[in-house]
Amino acid sequence: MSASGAFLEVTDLHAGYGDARVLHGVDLAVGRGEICAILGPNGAGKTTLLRALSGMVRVRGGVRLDGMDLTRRPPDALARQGVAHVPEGRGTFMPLTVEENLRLGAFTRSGRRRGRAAVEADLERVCAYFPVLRARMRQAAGSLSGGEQQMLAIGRALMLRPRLLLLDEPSLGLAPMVTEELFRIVRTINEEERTTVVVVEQNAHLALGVAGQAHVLESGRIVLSGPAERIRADEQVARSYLGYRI
Ligand SMILES: Nc1ncnc2c1ncn2[C@@H]1O[C@H](COP(=O)(O)OP(=O)(O)OP(=O)(O)O)[C@@H](O)[C@H]1O
Repeated sequence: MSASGAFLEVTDLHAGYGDARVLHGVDLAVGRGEICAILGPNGAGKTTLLRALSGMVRVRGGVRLDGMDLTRRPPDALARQGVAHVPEGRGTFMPLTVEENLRLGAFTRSGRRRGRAAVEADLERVCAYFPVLRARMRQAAGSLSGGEQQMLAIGRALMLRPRLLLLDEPSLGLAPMVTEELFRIVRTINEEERTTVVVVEQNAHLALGVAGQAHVLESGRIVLSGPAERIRADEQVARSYLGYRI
């Protein structure tokens, strides 16, 4: 546990690509078992923030998970600490079957593959959340619908038994009914497994509907933070992200 009591604690985080600076001193505290939504306009740095948390971009500043300093650790080391990142565009292996994709996620925190019985139990666990995947086990991932591919991507992340699940735009390109179902399942996973979730989402209605806390990122800086209901009631957020005036 960090000094602030947060499970995930980000302090004065700077990140970018080469000379292009994108994050300019982000502070973030996420409680254990909480769902945290990151909102913000295009290009604000939301994806970069998730990449920084999963070790995919170089950072300056501090990242602590459950009190452990994870700053500048590579992605595999972060995955071993239970950080699972579902990127925008999903990152599934299209020619592989659903089952092969899921099995690829089944590594232990020590980096070894889990025992056979444990992997089977995890496949069952994932299929209980996403029954459609059970029916598609032998199909190539590339033959799935967009919603099914997103479920597969989240399912593969769950095979890691993550402590921190990072979701980048899970609703991208999906029909409203499918995204509602997805967010309902994410909430169930969060409740049943106490997985801490950080979700970047353009659909602010959905994200604020499941999140406990929310943060608005603009030009690489957090400009507004608070309980999701309070963020939803903020006039500027309503106008910019929810499509109505208060
Ligand atoms: N791989 C990269 N190399 C160089 N610049 C990048 C790279 N990825 C993103 N950027 C730049 O970093 C800035 C922030 O991008 P980022 O994708 O983090 O924003 P975002 O808030 O997630 O935007 P969106 O909602 O459009 O996905 C943008 O100016 C973008 O052009």
